[in-house]
Amino acid sequence: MTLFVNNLTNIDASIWSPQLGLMGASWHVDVELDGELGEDGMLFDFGEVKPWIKSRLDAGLDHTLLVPAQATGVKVEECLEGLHLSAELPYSFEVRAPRQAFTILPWGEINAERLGAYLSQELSKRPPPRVEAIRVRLREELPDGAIYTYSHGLKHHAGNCQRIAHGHRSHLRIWRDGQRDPELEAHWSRQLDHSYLVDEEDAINPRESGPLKVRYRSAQGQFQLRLPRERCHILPAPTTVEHIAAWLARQIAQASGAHIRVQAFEGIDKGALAQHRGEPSPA
Ligand SMILES: Nc1nc2c(c(=O)[nH]1)N=C([C@H](O)[C@H](O)COP(=O)(O)OP(=O)(O)OP(=O)(O)O)CN2
Repeated sequence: MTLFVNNLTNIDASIWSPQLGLMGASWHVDVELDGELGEDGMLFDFGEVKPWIKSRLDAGLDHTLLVPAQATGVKVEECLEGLHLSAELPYSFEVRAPRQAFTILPWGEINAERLGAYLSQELSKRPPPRVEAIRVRLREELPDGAIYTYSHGLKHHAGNCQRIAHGHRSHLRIWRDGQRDPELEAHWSRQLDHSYLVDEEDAINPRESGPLKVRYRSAQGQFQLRLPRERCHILPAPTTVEHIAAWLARQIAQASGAHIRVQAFEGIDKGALAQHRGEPSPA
């Protein structure tokens, strides 16, 4: 018998891509379980499947930086903080962070299909009673307008969002003077795509030229990251989705002189709304 649960949970992570650099990612998680029915007529109670799978994903690759250890130019070493990742292609990049902030994979590149197979194998190693095999599929949310990916870390977050390079794939909706504006959405999604968002308080050298260095200490340990400045947007506050929405609404309103409302998503199906009224340009 096979049991399925679609959209069981979501995974949010960042990927190091030898082609595109640091990318945020969000996936729906669908699962199938094979096995024998028990006396209760069930393979595995739906009420138990969800927490069983979710707790393992949360303790695994969710909110980590996924690293293809066999990609050209990628080096992973132990360091005082935990692990030191450095990469040279497509740009020079470095992260030092506690080991739990990374998922190191013995591959040349990472994609959703491979990750699904990897998770299926990991979860099937110690399955619950009567379950013989578990299959996991990671699925991107279908686009409904403009989408961008970003990475960040929230040092004040009590959970895994404190990790310096986890990310999201998110919709962005913008209203200009009460009307949806797909051109503004496309423009700002392009500006933000594959970016790193940083709280200016965590940037070591915000006003210098050259790569941006970011450092903070949080409950899980010491985090440090370096990447090209042109890949970064520096916000005057922690990069929560509330602050991202407010920062975007203010910038777009100031540039356009219009009343701007922004709906910023953090991954799938959740986010924040903010609005700002721009000053009309003098006649
Ligand atoms: N009000 C806010 N809460 C949280 C924010 C935020 O910006 N505003 N941000 C985060 C983290 O960045 C995190 O990446 C969000 O992850 P999420 O998948 O929501 O994690 P959860 O454990 O909360 O949810 P799941 O049920 O595991 O999907 C956290 N909170």
